[in-house]
Amino acid sequence: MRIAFTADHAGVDLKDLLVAFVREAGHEPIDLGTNSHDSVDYPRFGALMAEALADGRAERGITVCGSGIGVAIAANRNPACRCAQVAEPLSATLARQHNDCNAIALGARLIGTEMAKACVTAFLDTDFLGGRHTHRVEQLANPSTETEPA
Ligand SMILES: O=C(CO)[C@H](O)[C@H](O)[C@H](O)COP(=O)(O)O
Repeated sequence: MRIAFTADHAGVDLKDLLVAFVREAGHEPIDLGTNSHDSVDYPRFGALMAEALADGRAERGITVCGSGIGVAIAANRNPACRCAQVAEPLSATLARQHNDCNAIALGARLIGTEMAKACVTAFLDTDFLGGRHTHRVEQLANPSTETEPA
């Protein structure tokens, strides 16, 4: 799977570790930076990850900042991106099963390395369940759409 990675300065070390982790697992990471500890602004890097999903360069995205919050907000401004900020693997699993998320955001200052790897594995290895979740996910693109309760 082609996976776009981005991070700000707070997330760069975890991002680099996860790039190696997914490559080892047989995926194709696409590292869109940042690549140093020099301070940068997270909105650009959340957006860069989402753009890679929107234009088809990547099938999934993983973005990292200090908390995972700023990059998630930035990424979700792109309608092609459904990004969940996760801190443990069950949330990553549910983000796939129920929300068909194509991206996750991680907080490098809050999460340990092994927990981050477990989140990534759950995110990459879990399929969308479809069914009743399908029209709900479709409504995310147009929340005002009226539907029958399900
Ligand atoms: O976007 C964030 C918070 O929502 C991230 O945690 C950033 O990495 C953080 O704000 C960066 O903080 P710094 O003090 O400039 O390193």
